[in-house]
Amino acid sequence: MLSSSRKVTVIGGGSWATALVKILAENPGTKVNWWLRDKKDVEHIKRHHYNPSYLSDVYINPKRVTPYESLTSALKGTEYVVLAIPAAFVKDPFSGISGKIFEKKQVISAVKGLLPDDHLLVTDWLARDFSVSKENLSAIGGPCHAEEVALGKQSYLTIASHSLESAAKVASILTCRFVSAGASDDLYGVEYAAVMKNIIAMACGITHGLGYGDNFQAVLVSNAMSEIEHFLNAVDPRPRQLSASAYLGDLLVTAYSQFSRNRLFGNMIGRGYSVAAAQLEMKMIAEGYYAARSIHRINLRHGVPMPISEMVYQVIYENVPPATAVEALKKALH
Ligand SMILES: NC(=O)c1ccc[n+]([C@@H]2O[C@H](COP(=O)([O-])OP(=O)(O)OC[C@H]3O[C@@H](n4cnc5c(N)ncnc54)[C@H](O)[C@@H]3O)[C@@H](O)[C@H]2O)c1
Ligand SMILES: O=P(O)(O)OC[C@H](O)CO
Repeated sequence: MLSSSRKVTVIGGGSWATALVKILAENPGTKVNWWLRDKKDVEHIKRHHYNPSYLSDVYINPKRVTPYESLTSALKGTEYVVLAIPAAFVKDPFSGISGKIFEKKQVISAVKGLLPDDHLLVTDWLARDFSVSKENLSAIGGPCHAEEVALGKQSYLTIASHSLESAAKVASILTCRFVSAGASDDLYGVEYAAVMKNIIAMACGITHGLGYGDNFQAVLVSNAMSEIEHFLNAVDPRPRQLSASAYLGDLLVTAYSQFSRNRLFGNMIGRGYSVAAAQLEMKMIAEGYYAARSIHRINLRHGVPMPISEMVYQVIYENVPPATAVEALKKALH
């Protein structure tokens, strides 16, 4: 935990943004500027100290957290900026805003998705469109559901950056009495693994919804780990220990947790919902929906055999009935 003071801006009004605000505000030396898209939410938090839309039991300490509806005001004078908006919408708050907005700031992506139009990692987009330097870029990984943060349950995060020093600095602001944050220099590996585990969790949901049991899911998840390994080796080859919690741990929590949006989304598809009906039913965003298409596109360049991710792609984007797609997948598992 840090003792000196610092200012952090959190951008996003969903469950993960709310959980990150709670974590950051645990440290007495941290002042949080919190930007939310919805003006009504900003007003409600100012008046009642709770986010009415997500994790509405989490107390927002007004001595440490100031909600904003103006993005430029929220960014004024801060050293750290955390982006916690689903990848499909992460560009929206910045349209028409100067490319210098992040100058001299550490920019941290809490997003576990790819920009769906560009098939880009969020940190690559920040480098491309805002010229954020490698040392000022990092991403938050690790198995961590916002709902458990809300309950103050012990959790572990991994902060990844091309610069281990920057990762360690960011990890220190995200460490608190119930969160332990470590540092990694495998930025791409941690980001891509976080994107892929969402697709795999959808596969777990689909098969569970179809009536497959724990025996099948264990095989699915084991095979998924090899799929992730082969994909990472193709897009960013380097030594990495995939049993670390930022890779295997995040896959496991998303594949098995009652809180997983991606698993729930897949489960509805497996039970016979159409994609549109499942989206309507969910109040939250399942990143795997967009990621399945982006990973499919990226893999057209690499040709890595990825039968599980491909099964999800076929079901979501090619209208293949889930039972047919899983029947075909069974032959590829071992
Ligand atoms: N929730 C978690 O436990 C968790 C944990 C780790 C990482 N993440 C990642 O954090 C990111 C944010 O996810 P979340 O869980 O906070 O999302 P959420 O589903 O809880 O909230 C949705 C957010 O998207 C915004 N939104 C919805 N539709 C929009 C639109 N049309 N335009 C602009 N914004 C829109 C909402 O305002 C809200 O801020 C995702 O990449 C997710 O994978 C989430
Ligand atoms: O609820 P999910 O499926 O979006 O997963 C949330 C987190 O990424 C788990 O670490």
